[in-house]
Formats: sequence, C-alpha cells, structure tokens
Amino acid sequence: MARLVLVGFMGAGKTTIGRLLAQETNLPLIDLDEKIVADNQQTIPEIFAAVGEVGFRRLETQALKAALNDDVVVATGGGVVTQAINRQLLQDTLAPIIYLKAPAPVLNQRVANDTNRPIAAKLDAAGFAELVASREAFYQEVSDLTLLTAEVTPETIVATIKAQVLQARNSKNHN
Ligand SMILES: Nc1ncnc2c1ncn2[C@@H]1O[C@H](COP(=O)(O)OP(=O)(O)O)[C@@H](O)[C@H]1O
Ligand SMILES: O=C(O)C1=C[C@@H](OP(=O)(O)O)[C@@H](O)[C@H](O)C1
Ligand SMILES: [Mg+2]
Repeated sequence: MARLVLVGFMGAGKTTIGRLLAQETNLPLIDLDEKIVADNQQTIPEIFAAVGEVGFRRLETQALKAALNDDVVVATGGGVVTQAINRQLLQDTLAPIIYLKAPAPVLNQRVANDTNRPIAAKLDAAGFAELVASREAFYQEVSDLTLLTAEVTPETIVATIKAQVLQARNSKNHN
C-alpha cells in the first residue's frame, strides 16, 4: 500500500515535494506523470496530441491503481481528481492523502512558462482561476490534510509532512 499521496492543482508542488520526501525517507516516489511518460515513451503534450485528454486520463487511472498498491510515495497529476473512478480509488486507500494548496495566481505564475502542461497552456488567467475553483471540492473530498504552499519552501513543507503525517503514523504503528 502507498505510504502517502500528494494531490493538488498544477504548480502546487506535488512533484517537487514528492522528490524531496522520497529522498529524505528513502521511499521510492511514483510521480504519475513521470510513470506515464516513461511507460509510453512520449511527453505529456505528445500523449495529449495523440490520444486526447480522455486517453491521457485512462493511462492516469492505470498508473494510479498500480501506484496505490506499491510501498511508495505517490505524486499525482492535478487532474487526477476530475475522474470519479480516481476519487473512489483515493478514498479506498488507507494511505494519508495530502492536499497541497495555493491561490490560483500563485499556481498560475509557477506554471506560466512551462510548455509541458497542455491544459494550462491554453488557459488565460481567468480560465486558469476558474479551473482551480472547479476542482477545489474534489481535492477537499479526497484528502485528509490540507497544507498551504504559497509562502512556504518545499523543504519546510516536507518537514511538516514528516512531523505531522509520517512520524504520527509510525508512532501509531509502534504502539
Ligand atoms: N513551495 C514552493 N514554493 C515556491 N515554488 C515552488 C514550490 N513548490 C513548487 N514550486 C515550483 O513550482 C513549479 C511547479 O512545481 P511542481 O512540483 O512541478 O508542481 P506540480 O507537480 O504540483 O504541478 C516548479 O518550478 C517548482 O520549483
Ligand atoms: O491538472 C491537470 O489536468 C494536469 C496536471 C499535470 O500534472 P501536474 O499537476 O503535476 O502539473 C499533468 O498530469 C497534465 O498536464 C494534466
Ligand atoms: Mg507534477
């Protein structure tokens, strides 16, 4: 079973924090986007161009299912919560799910110059903020803990996760 799952919108820091957490805990990281890219030998924009968002979501669900069964940290992609089947998979896992949250303008600024996110690339600031708002309830629904990441370094977020989630879990297990 996965040890910890990170969810949140594009730019929230799931990949960054997942990598740091994996280094610090010696747990493997499965970043769903990276797994999909490696398995398909195509970039995310190439996959969107070839099979559309629907095709990408199918690959994402397969990757999520497999990752949740492994002893790993899971960094999801921001759109994972848009699929009911994925929300069910997340609700069924016993792994703690952390929602990394930041205001839309901060998220937008973090991903603005990145050409690797086809959904963000075609949105203006208003459209981006609308999409953030439309997913908020889903992140809340699937997660156990929300951490605000706007003015906090990735290192501090990792320290908080280790203290509040991983150590709390370990001490529970040892009682
Ligand atoms: N806490 C943070 N503070 C400032 N910048 C951050 C923070 N977390 C991530 N970033 C930056 O935001 C961008 C997107 O981060 P990433 O980890 O890819 O997000 P996600 O996987 O959630 O889309 C990267 O340039 C990363 O360095
Ligand atoms: O929010 C989304 O719909 C997406 C988020 C991306 O992952 P990040 O959240 O890691 O950027 C990636 O899965 C794809 O571009 C679609
Ligand atoms: Mg990511």
